[in-house]
Amino acid sequence: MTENTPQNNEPLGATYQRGPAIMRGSMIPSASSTANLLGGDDHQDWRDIDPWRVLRIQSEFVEGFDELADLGPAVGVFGSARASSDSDDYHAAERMGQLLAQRHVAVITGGGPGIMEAANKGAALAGGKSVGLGIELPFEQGLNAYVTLGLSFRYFFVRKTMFTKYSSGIIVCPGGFGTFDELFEVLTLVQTHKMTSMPVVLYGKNYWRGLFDWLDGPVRKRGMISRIDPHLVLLTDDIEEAVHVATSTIPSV
Ligand SMILES: C/C(=C\CNc1ncnc2c1ncn2[C@@H]1O[C@H](COP(=O)(O)O)[C@@H](O)[C@H]1O)CO
Repeated sequence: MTENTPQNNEPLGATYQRGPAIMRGSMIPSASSTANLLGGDDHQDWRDIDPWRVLRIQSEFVEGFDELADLGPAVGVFGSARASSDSDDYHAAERMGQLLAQRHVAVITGGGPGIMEAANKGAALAGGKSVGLGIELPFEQGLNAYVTLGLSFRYFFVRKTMFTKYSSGIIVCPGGFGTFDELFEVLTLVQTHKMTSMPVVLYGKNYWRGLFDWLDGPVRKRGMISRIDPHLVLLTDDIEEAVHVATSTIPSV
């Protein structure tokens, strides 16, 4: 079992989710389908053969585009799944969700716990649109209770397309690899002009300073990136400023 196993005290042990199905005990497969896709496993039934998977991937895109097409202006809030509900970061993300909702801007998160839950909570309790784009993970509990529009994806890359396509700006709170992935996805798409430039706010100066200085120092000096546009990436400890900048390209705000 992984450290993410939340249901250790359940009679049958942990619950494994795959699409609409849940499995327990001996019904839990030894490897997830996503792992098979990436791992090139030979022992698959027809539904796991790559050409058929394309249909499932396609359906995730279609459902995502369909559900989110009318969302209106939105900001993505990313950050640690592990932030506890009494942490400063959690309270900050909750306030961000609230401020965004008050500006009639939808909040988009990964729909999970920690910072995601906090931002969804702030938005939902302020009467705003609170979107959770969840990811099917083995032993995961599903979308947090503050999501008012939720979608679950099997594939990270489909889900990331939804984050970037429907967000007009992002606020990145302290987090780990998942958060880094989301931050660098946006920076890469902007740098390669695959996406219109959007404001990227790094909330938590102390936390992000080291990464920012490394990017703007050795990485830039070796010519690996161009200068980080200060109008594109902001480092701040000010929640109001974070929301103000993240929504700065939305005409109605
Ligand atoms: C590991 C734990 C929960 C995992 N549940 C997640 N649900 C939804 N989205 C997630 C989850 N974990 C990561 N993400 C995405 O990555 C970002 C956070 O990752 P980090 O590594 O914690 O920084 C977040 O923005 C999500 O989109 C604990 O119970």
